[in-house]
Amino acid sequence: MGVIENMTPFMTFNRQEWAKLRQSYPMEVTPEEIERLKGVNDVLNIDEVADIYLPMTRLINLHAIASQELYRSRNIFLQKQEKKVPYIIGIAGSVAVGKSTIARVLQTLLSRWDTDVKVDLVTTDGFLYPNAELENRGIMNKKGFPESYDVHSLLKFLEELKSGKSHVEAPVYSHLTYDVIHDEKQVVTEADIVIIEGINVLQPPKRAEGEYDDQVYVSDYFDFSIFVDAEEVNILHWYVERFKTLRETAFRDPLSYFKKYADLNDEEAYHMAKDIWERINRKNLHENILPTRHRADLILKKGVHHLVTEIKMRKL
Ligand SMILES: Nc1ncnc2c1ncn2[C@@H]1O[C@H](COP(=O)(O)OP(=O)(O)O)[C@@H](O)[C@H]1O
Ligand SMILES: CC(C)(COP(=O)(O)O)[C@@H](O)C(=O)NCCC(=O)O
Repeated sequence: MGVIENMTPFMTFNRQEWAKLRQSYPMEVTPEEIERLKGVNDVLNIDEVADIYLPMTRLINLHAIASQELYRSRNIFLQKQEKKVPYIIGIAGSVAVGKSTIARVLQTLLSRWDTDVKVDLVTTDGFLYPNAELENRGIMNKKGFPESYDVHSLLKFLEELKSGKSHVEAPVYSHLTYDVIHDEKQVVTEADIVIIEGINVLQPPKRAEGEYDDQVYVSDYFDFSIFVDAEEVNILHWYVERFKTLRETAFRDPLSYFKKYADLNDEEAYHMAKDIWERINRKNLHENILPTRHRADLILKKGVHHLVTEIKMRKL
């Protein structure tokens, strides 16, 4: 292989190499953290949290400290008054790859490195167009595709956060009603860290053919970004399993958009989930999500049982 073929902006760690980094700092998961993490996902493997996610949050914490220092020095140089501006972490990856679980684990663990750290979590689902608008545009079967998001509002939200505005509002999505909740907002105030989780967070802006790319990317506002990666066969399995669990829980709610699926048997549920996966989420994964993987600062690859098999980290 020639020099160019060998070039990569990433360092690669297998899980053993990564877990060893835990020895650099005394890192144990406390019983209180285990309790809080059980609230995130009661099947989470606590050894996995200790081996993989603790070192990862320490690394992000070091990065955040350095970036605050840089922010301070830059403000002194520019003779600007310092404002409280959050450190922003983006988490991307396929539908059902485990983004929201990882986001909530990071939210819990990032608070441990300093006292009084406020970590807020915002998902980009809230920035989807409401179903009525998707219907209007004829793209109800494209939910999650780039054109289904109000990217302008998402960029405005990030701009407000990074400008140090003390009260910033994000729209909220309900997985129960499968729609944006029109009269509910999530307020982000005085956060030290904001995690932005969603399939679209590393995507480039839409542009007309031949147009020069001088637009703002969502990721321009990120201080650190993570792509959660896995083989499609595993993601499909997790998607189907989540669908089956929801059939026994959320789909039974009369408000559920999917209540018609509550009485499907296992086989019918499998075929229904697989059909939605293939028509919508699989297509989106290949066309719009996987191509953004190499824009991340860190690529976390998971294998069976959600265990991390490899971590790629951008060389500085
Ligand atoms: N680390 C993990 N351990 C066990 N189960 C997990 C883990 N991460 C995700 N899951 C399960 O996989 C499914 C998809 O995860 P979720 O976080 O909802 O994905 P996403 O936010 O990417 O759509 C859910 O059923 C979730 O409970
Ligand atoms: C709203 C979503 C695009 C968001 O995905 P997430 O960020 O939760 O992984 C997705 O859950 C979705 O609804 N996809 C459309 C097809 C489906 O119902 O799975």
